[in-house]
Amino acid sequence: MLVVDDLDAGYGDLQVLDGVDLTVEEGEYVVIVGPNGAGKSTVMKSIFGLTTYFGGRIEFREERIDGRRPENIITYGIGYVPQNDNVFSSLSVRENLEMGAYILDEVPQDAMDAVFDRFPVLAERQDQKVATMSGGQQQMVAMGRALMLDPDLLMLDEPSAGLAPDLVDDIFDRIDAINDAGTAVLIVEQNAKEALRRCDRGYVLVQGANRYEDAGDALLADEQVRQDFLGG
Ligand SMILES: Nc1ncnc2c1ncn2[C@@H]1O[C@H](COP(=O)(O)OP(=O)(O)OP(=O)(O)O)[C@@H](O)[C@H]1O
Repeated sequence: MLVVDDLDAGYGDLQVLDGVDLTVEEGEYVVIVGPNGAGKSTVMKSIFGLTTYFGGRIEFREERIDGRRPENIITYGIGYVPQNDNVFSSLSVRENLEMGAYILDEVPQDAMDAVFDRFPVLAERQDQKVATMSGGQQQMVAMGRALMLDPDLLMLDEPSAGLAPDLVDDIFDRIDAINDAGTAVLIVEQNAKEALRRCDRGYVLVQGANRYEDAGDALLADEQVRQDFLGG
């Protein structure tokens, strides 16, 4: 579905990624882990057209998407939830969800209903300003907004960041449910063990390059990966 091949990318003149390879199959759940500053978010931003592209290839369903702009990339069925600034905090829940469908002439009510079914608390609080909601609820708004166009691939950058431990499990369960319903998922996570436990396949990225790639279980079982990247 998604093929990232030998990608070099960064910001302005600064090259951060050096020959990154990554694939996501239809319906797959793929995780990128690695130390701070490894370039994990940069991979995701590059797929979404938000970095400077130096070379390589990004294809979605065999069509080149590198060099395209985000508003074009969402039309391919790719949703993206950045780590920060991922909601319009002065707007209500409903308005945030409507923003998720801004490229359409009309807000799709069926998509809105599907988001409310998936996150009932958002239905209950649809008129509430997002700024007044908890971190976990704001993350649901951000995910709901990205689901408004019913993407085939949902990219989430550190969805569990800053959440209390019981909410971390809840967010991971919700991601599982989205994936179980057929949406391919690509996530970047600091909570590496939990993400690797839940995913199909994972990548360990270090200094802008692939270091390891394997099934989530296999990475968790790899002694070197455990020692170097998973805290033993
Ligand atoms: N907007 C930007 N402009 C310039 N440099 C940036 C920008 N965003 C990130 N970088 C640099 O790119 C490198 C990779 O950053 P990135 O955020 O992709 O890493 P990461 O693996 O996601 O890290 P973390 O786990 O800390 O979020 C870092 O050296 C960072 O300082």
